[in-house]
Amino acid sequence: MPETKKHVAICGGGLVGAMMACYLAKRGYKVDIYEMRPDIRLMDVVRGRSINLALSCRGREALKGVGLEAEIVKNVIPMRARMIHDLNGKRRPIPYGTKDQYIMSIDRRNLNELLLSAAEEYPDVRMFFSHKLISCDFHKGEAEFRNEKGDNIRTQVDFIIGTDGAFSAVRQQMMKLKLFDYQQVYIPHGYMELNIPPNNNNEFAMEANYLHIWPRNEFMMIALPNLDRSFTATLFMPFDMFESLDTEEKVMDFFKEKFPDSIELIGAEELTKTYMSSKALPMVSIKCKPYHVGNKCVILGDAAHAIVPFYGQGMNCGLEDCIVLNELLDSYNDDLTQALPEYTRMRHPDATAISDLAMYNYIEMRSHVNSTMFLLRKQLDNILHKLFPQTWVPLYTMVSFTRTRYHECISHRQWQDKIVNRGITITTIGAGLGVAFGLYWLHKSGAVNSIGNLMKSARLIEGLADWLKAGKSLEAIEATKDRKKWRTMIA
Ligand SMILES: Cc1cc2nc3c(=O)[nH]c(=O)nc-3n(C[C@H](O)[C@H](O)[C@H](O)COP(=O)(O)OP(=O)(O)OC[C@H]3O[C@@H](n4cnc5c(N)ncnc54)[C@H](O)[C@@H]3O)c2cc1C
Ligand SMILES: COc1ccc2c(c1)CN(c1nc(C(=O)N(C)c3cc(Cl)c(F)cc3C(=O)O)c(Cl)s1)C2
Repeated sequence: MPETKKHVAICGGGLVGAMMACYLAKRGYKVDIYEMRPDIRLMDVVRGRSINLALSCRGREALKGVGLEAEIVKNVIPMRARMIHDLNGKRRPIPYGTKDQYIMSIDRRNLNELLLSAAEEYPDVRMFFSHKLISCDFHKGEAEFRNEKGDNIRTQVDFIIGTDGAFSAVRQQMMKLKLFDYQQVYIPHGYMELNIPPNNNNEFAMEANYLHIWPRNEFMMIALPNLDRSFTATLFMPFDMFESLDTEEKVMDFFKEKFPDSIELIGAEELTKTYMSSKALPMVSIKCKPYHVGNKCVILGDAAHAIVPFYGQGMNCGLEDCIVLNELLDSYNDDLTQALPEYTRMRHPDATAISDLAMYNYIEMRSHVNSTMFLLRKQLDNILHKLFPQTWVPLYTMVSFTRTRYHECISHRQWQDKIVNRGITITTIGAGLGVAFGLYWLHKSGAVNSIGNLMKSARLIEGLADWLKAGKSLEAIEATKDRKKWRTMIA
């Protein structure tokens, strides 16, 4: 007797919901997608969050898993390097890696539409737009929706999947259950999108295949290219700074001081008009556990782990959630009683890791340490990766160019940090002894006869020590070529 097809209700037809629908339809499930908004494929304008996104390895692998990668990569723009815009207008590229290591700028709406249409191709997929989930009974497998007419629609299914985003209604229902952990943090920064149109020859106004970044410590702007040869720039700033720029003149003065090269790119009039008519949007970091309820419900994507965008991984992580769940359904032969708890056990440490990494990047980028330095350190990473390709894999390379589990990316980086810190410690002690000996010798030889001279010498030596530190840590790494030796060293 052929097993009856499992019937699933997917609440939320965004990027992750539409993707999961493809995976489950491919497995032969009956899939009903309930989406709160109208069908975005029929709408003129779709308001929402970022217009374009950085798609990297994890998201790309998810697309590959349902045969959509080739279709998608026709509609992306490769970004092979960051382009750092200094205050003085100087620009410098920092490559992401080798020539075949690039991330991709993709239009959010285009991706969502393509995923919805791909899901719709499957015979057992039904889509209900303008249906907002209002409640669900996990134990009965029942879900209740309100449609555009205000009617309540109920359905009963084998299990419910919540892919309804950061403010998930499915997660809201889960929060009523005991032993459900939840935390959310709104960061004090907001974001606002600005458009950089094509130039007068209808060409890209800046180098196209780059993720453009204006790092300014407490705030920053980044810009990703679009297929229409425009860029979508996203300004990240504390809300109180956004609010303090409350006249066109203040906006213009601010940009003249902080992002002078962007004024001509955006257009002075467009800049002030857009700024004064837009509101900075919030960014929230949400963690929760478990992601499942028995064998009746599981949440994926932002519904399970909304993260700040400072690693460009939220969507990539959510799409990878689909791969992980699909692989578990394979492993447990579609037995949800085993697959769903295992999904929480496997995925929670990784989602927490990328959430913490993104938050760390946010803090690092805006910290007192010049955010340009934060980005230039990637250059050191690239050099070390060239020298020791198997052993020194930069953190952002593991995150954005491999499917290394997020939590393993962190443990690998901690191992690298130990190496460098150990190298720096040895250098510092050596330099300290050298300085002491040097000063003693200078004193004996009568070369240092006043504090001023002493300070001058100290500053000179400090600079030398810094240089040594950098050099020595490279040397420390050079000296212990392979990992085994490194491991002994830090054991
Ligand atoms: C400024 C910014 C920049 C970003 N940049 C990147 C990037 O470069 N790379 C990257 O990987 N990620 C990025 N992200 C993160 C990315 O946008 C999210 O991680 C991703 O959209 C999550 O997809 P999702 O399907 O889980 O949720 P969503 O995209 O939020 O989709 C949820 C869907 O559920 C629907 N819904 C909500 N409530 C209900 C309900 N009650 N009933 C029915 N339907 C409902 C919504 O209408 C929506 O269609 C960025 C985010 C921001 C804010
Ligand atoms: C549409 O809105 C947004 C908003 C933020 C981002 C993106 C799209 C895409 N983002 C990516 N970040 C990385 C990364 O690994 N790191 C460490 C970086 C982190 C920051 Cl904050 C940064 F500015 C550059 C890099 C960098 O390395 O280029 C990628 Cl790789 S892609 C951030």
